[in-house]
Amino acid sequence: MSLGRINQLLFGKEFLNYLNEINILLIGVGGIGCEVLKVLQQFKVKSLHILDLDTIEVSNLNRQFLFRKHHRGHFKAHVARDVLKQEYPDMNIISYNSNIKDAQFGLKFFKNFQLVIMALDNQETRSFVNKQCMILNIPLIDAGTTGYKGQSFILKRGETRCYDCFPRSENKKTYPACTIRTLPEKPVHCIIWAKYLYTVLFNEKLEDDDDSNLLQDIAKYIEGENHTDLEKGQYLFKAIFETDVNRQKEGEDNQKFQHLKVLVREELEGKLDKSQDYLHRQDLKFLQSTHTEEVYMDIFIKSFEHLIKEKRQKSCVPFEKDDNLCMKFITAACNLRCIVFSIPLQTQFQVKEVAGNIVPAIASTNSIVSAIEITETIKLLQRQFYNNPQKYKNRELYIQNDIKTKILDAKPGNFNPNCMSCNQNLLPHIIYCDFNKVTLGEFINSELRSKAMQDEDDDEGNDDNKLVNFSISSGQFIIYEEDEYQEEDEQEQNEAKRQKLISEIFKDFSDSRVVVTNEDNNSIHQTYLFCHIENHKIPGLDIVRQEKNPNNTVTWKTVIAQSDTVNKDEEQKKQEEEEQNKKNYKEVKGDDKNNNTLEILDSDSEDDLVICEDNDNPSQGAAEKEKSKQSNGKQPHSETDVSSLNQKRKAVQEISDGGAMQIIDDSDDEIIFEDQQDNKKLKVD
Ligand SMILES: Nc1ncnc2c1ncn2[C@@H]1O[C@H](COP(=O)(O)OP(=O)(O)OP(=O)(O)O)[C@@H](O)[C@H]1O
Ligand SMILES: [Zn+2]
Repeated sequence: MSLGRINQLLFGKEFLNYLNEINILLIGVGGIGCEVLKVLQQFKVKSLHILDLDTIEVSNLNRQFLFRKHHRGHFKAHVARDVLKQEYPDMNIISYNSNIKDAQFGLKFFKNFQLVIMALDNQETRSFVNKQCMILNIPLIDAGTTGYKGQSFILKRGETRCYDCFPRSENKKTYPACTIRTLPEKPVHCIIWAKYLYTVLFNEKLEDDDDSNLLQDIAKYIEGENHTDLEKGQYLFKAIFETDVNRQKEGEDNQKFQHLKVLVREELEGKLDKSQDYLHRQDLKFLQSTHTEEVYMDIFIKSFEHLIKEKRQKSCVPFEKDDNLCMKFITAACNLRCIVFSIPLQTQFQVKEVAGNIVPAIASTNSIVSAIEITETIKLLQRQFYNNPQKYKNRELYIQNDIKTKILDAKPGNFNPNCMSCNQNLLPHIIYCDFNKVTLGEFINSELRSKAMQDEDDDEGNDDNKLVNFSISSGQFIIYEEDEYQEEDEQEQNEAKRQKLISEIFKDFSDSRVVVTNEDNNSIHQTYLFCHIENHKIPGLDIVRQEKNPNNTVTWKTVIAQSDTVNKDEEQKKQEEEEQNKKNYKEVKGDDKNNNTLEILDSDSEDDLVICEDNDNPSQGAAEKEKSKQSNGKQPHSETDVSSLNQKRKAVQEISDGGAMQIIDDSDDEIIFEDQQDNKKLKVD
């Protein structure tokens, strides 16, 4: 019996037809991703997009079975696509060799999918994907393993807690600073010390480390210009393993340090086999054995020479567990310290495991977790198709892959009420703009200031909403702060920050979500999510306000296309902006291609402000359009109106296109977008 027939018997023809209409995104084509792909290829989905930033390494081959030895060094996503395409030429599979956090994959990209599957290996990326899916209400499935443990969850806004709701366990082991710096007892203490030394030497400015005289002396020497890199490496070796050890042996507390071994470079040089290139040896025999002190001294000095050169070129050389030079330096530094303190030596493999926080991937745990993830995927799709939440309940599944594999099937845990990613009240306003054209100042002026002005006009004298003293932050970093009593130099600094492009601001922050806090009452004023659109047709900001309907689901009500900043002199622009703020338009009904009606009426409510922008004619500003609408009175059927209304409709539809949202109510006094997942039908007069 063919696989197609088996699937038909198992799932029914209608369900398989439903799959033909959906687009799925799989992020991560590693251990779990390969397994998930193996099953997904059986279902003829409309399109399957796969994405991974990495290339194939030999160590992947034991469990990432789509890859073979000759694929080494090639991009995972492209190889997976090619391998599957060879077997199933009809498959519509699109691959990306990219980081999902790249600007090109903002909400606009995510909107195309009805389901997102994560097969990743790090929390940061999971959290990023989670945020996108929560905003767009796209069902998300996650799976992951750590050694013999694993888990898989369905994450769906409003139904389960989201990835960011999960408490993060701080599993990191800590060691007393004096053990690491002064008197190590175990190899792990020396590995941590070596990693620390690497960081201060190649990753930071040395003089910033003010708690160590030794490092300050070293800094002065190696950042000076009178010595060659080789001499600097030799100086570093002497300072750490000779001078400082002697200092400890001769110090006040010298009893504890009598057993320490002093390493003298000149003596070790005499024992060294100079014909050998230890630094570049990468064979298993070398990596899996320990070596003599002269070999480690040689590697220490030579790797230092290379790394310090690289630092000069790149200004920093971050720790990278897969980089040979980095691991050679850390292994040598660790073992030289082990020799000084009579601690057993470590192979480069052992050092890499500890320094890189590596938990070995277990192929069988991967397979079990992938099988669960795919079962959950099918369950979720069936639930969407049959609309039966009772039959297909959401679970959190935890796996312990011991001699007897245990699966713990738990009810989804509670939402975190303060979760910024899925709490409906904290959902961000979305700002579409070209990061290379819009400045922070433009955002502050057009969004925050105009909002603050409205709040000041608040007749009820409600001071709480006024936004005079505020801060803008991304994660734990404060991007911008403003208060009415700022000193002149602070104001100047702020002015400089306001001139910065959004692209410059987010260069330093991985997350383009910002939180604006009202510092007067220490409450969150609003969260915003910046989405980069290259060559965005509308110059300036394009803001989508999210609002809730009575069912507490998000409706996408208002699109504001703002700030036609090009080709206009400032004065005129200001006037137009003022005019724009005075006018409120409300969309009620009108004509579109399908003879549905759309018209514009005045409205009292500030919230319902809707300004149409002609996407095809960026030089015509919003205010000009308002004027043209005014001159036409409230008659909606002039050519200009219909075209601009259609433009707006197009813009709005663009936001809802292909994603989880669609227009459901066009007949009332506002356009409402509702989630497909909530099963509301498209309803147009
Ligand atoms: N931000 C990201 N964008 C795209 N792909 C990512 C991102 N972060 C991680 N990945 C991919 O997720 C996959 C996770 O797979 P897996 O856990 O098997 O890791 P691996 O790197 O293949 O294995 P190992 O770490 O054991 O060598 C990797 O292929 C990795 O490249
Ligand atoms: Zn959450």
